[in-house]
Amino acid sequence: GCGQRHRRKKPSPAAKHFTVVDYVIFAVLLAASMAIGLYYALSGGRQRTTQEFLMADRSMHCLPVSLSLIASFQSAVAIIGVPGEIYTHGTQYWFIGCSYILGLLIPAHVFIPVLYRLRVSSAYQYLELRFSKAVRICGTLTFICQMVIYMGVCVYTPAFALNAVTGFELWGTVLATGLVCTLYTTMGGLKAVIWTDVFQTVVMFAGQLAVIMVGVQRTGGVSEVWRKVWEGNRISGLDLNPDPTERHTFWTLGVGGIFLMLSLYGVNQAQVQRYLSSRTEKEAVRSCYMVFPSLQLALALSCVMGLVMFARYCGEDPSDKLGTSSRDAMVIYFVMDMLQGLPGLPGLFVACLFSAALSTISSAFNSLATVTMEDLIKPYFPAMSESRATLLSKALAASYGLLCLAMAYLTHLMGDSVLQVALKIFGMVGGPILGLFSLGMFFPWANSTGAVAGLGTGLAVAFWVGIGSIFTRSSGARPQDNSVLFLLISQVNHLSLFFSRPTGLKRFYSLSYMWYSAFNCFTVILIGLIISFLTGPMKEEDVTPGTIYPLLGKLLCFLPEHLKKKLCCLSSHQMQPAQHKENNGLGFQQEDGLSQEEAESFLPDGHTPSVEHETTV
Ligand SMILES: CC(C)(CO)[C@@H](O)C(=O)NCCC(=O)O
Ligand code: NA
Repeated sequence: GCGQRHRRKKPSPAAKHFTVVDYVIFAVLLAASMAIGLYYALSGGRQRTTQEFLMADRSMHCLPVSLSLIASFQSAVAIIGVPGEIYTHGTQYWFIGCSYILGLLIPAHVFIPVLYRLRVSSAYQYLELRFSKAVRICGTLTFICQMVIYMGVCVYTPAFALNAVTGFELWGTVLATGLVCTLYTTMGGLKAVIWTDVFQTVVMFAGQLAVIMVGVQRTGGVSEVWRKVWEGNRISGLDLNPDPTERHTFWTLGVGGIFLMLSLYGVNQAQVQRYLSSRTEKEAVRSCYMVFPSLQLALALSCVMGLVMFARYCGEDPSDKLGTSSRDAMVIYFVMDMLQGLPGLPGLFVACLFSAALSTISSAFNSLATVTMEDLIKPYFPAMSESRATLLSKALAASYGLLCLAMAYLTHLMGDSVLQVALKIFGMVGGPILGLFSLGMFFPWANSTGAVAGLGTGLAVAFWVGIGSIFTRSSGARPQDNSVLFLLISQVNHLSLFFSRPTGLKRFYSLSYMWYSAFNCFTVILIGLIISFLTGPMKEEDVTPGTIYPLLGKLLCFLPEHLKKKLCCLSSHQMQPAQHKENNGLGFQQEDGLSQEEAESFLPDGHTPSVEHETTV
């Protein structure tokens, strides 16, 4: 059972784990990625227009798009970080899977329709259509910060973990990842990024599956693994503790997680760009639906890996083995330990880590090049020739590659669990961006002053709490008991604790990081609305058609018509889709219109499309 401790000598260097086959497998991954990049550099339109380089000619099918969507934010951080989390704190984190339902349905039916129908190239173009140029630039700059910091974590994680246990040269690995990725992204554009994502996602799943199968076999089978994790209290029951400072509960993961998912899958340029590269809107929605099973699979694989790891080491502290207290390094140690003596498998797992990292970094490069081009350069140099713009986009993708190497060094200096660092970044910077888009889409009264003030306040509060939390110790894991009686008693217990805990700033700082997205999103909306009402709310007729999602109308669709009209301050003017506009004001032609049926589905019940025709034509 868990009594005996596995003491092992210091891990041997890479040479011992790695056979020729392993190096070959790893080299094949890099070579195949480069080959895909080269293929798209030389085929099709040969990447000579920004439409092809950044939008994949808007011709993609849903299957590659969906695999690419899950690859964007599933990096080595999740592959290493989630097993480490499960090993230390139990399976509570798995409940984040509940948030995927609404976290994908809302993007599919709210954000995709609005953004796809406006035919934008960058998600931030929406902000100019809805508010003003200033808001667009603020949004773009915020996004650039988010992705650059996140990329640093992504490049650093696999390099750090491999270095800790196999002796792979740390900065050499960082440099190789960054360079390979920069090369194929720059050569092949979004098509190469999406198709390498598909290939890399498959490698990622294969690597995780291999570790789990070998691990289960070597720890004595499924029932033995189950017995050990059960005895070790690692199977967590549903924790319904309402305390928002509790790190992981059903509420922080299942509800807070929805906002995290919305900020990633709803408004993040990396994902929006994939929706927009789909050949039709239906295809984009379908790809979003197809993310659900793959994301659940990815989550399940990494959670099960954590459980198998627990069954192997029974909660031992890794520091006595590794000379580092990092759980992340321990996951790699476990994998190399499991796969020892099985030529090819260590190589497959390293390929899995790098696939996960490369697919994320390439999405980040391409989306960063896109927003810099579309939002910061093109509007000010309208006369730039297409070939020059494409060349510049490539130069941008390459220079972001170099910048991300610098950011990897910053992550090196931070030293928290990488999963928590990544999710904190999503919450602190992605949350306010989600708030900005929500303010625009759901609140027709919000004006541009309110939006800028809201975003500024949101970011300030986010960093205040985020940085404050570093200095406040968060509560660790507590033992789990799954009986109903225990659950009831603990609920009462939690509530009394909730009201007797220290209040003020310290409580504020210890807000669970899983609430960051939601909290920061609401700060932006609240401040945005207050400032908008103070400075004069936007008039209905000034709002660009198609930029508002008739949320109130949709939510109140069960009410009788006259009541709805009273409650819902929207006129039909704001609820129309943008399909009749010839030009969205930014030089992008509206290509194909929507069918009557699609247009009607976008309107709240009771608003006949004939009204829309009168106001638009
Ligand atoms: C984005 C989620 C939360 C979706 O489950 C997951 O992929 C995750 O935890 N990602 C961590 C960041 C990363 O893997 O780079
Ligand atoms: Na990835």
